[in-house]
Amino acid sequence: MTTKLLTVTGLGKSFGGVRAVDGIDFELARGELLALIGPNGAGKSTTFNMVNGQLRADSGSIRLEGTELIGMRPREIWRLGVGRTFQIAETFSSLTAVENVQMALLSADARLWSMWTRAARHRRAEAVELLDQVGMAAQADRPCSVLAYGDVKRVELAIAMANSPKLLLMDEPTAGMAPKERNELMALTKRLVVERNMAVLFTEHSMDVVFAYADRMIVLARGRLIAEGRPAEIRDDPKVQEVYFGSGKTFEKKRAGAQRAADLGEALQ
Ligand SMILES: Nc1ncnc2c1ncn2[C@@H]1O[C@H](COP(=O)(O)OP(=O)(O)OP(=O)(O)O)[C@@H](O)[C@H]1O
Repeated sequence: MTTKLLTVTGLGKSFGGVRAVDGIDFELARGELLALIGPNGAGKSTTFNMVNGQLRADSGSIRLEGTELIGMRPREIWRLGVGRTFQIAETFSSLTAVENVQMALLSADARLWSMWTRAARHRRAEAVELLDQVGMAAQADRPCSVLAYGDVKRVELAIAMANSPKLLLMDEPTAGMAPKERNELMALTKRLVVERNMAVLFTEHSMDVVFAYADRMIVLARGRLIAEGRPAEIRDDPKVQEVYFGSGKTFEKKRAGAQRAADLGEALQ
C-alpha cells in the first residue's frame, strides 16, 4: 500500500465546552483535490488551522508522509511543504506581480529582507517562470494594486508555489469571484495539482465549484465528519442534505447555476 501524503486520525479540538472538531479521520493523496465543506461553525477553519500548525490539536494525529505535524510550529510545517492561501488574496499591493513572487522565493530560501536588492535580480527568472505557470508572465511588472482580482489570486497561487508545496491548503479560493474567474482559477489549480503531483485541501461555499472540481469531498457538521466520497455520492447522501436543507430537500442538479450557487451560499452561511 502506498503511503498517503496526509493522514489525519482522531483529530480533535475543543474551545472551552465547545467540541469544535470531534475526532475526525481523513486521508489525502498526491494528485488529489479534496474539498472540506460544512455549514458555519462546522469546524472547517479549526481543522485547517490544526493542519498548518496555527492551532494545536487536543488529540489525534496529522501525518505528512509519515511525519507527525502536531506539536510543530507553523514555520516548520511550511518548510515540510504545507502551503496556504487565504480567503482574501494576500499580496503586497505596492510590489509588482514578479516582485511578490520573488519575495516568496526569498522567503522559501530563508534569506534576510536586507538582501532583497541583490537577491531580487538573482531570482527574477524563476519568479517569471512561476508566473508563467499561472498565466501571468505578461503582467509580471505590473503592481498588484492595478491587477484584476482574479489575476491577483493567480499571483497568490504562484506565491504559494514558490515553496514547492506538497500540500496546499486553500481557504475559500474563489470567494468574491465571478463564475468565469472561479472556473478559471479552479481549472488552473487542478492543472497545477496534476503537473506538480501535489495535493490541495480546500474549503468552499460555492457548490458549483466543489461539484465541478473536487475529486473527493469531506463534510463536517458540528465538528464531526458526516460524509466522505466523490461529489456525486455526496450530492445524494441523505445525511448531507439533512444538514444543509433539513429533511425533504435535495441538491438539485439542473437548476440555473448562478441561482443555485446563491441559494447554497445562503444555506451555508
Ligand atoms: N478561537 C476560538 N475560541 C472559541 N471558540 C471557537 C474558536 N474558534 C472556533 N470556535 C468555535 O468552534 C466551532 C467551529 O468553528 P470553525 O471556525 O472551525 O467553523 P467553520 O466550519 O470554519 O465555520 P465558518 O464556515 O463560519 O468559517 C464553532 O462553534 C466556533 O464558534
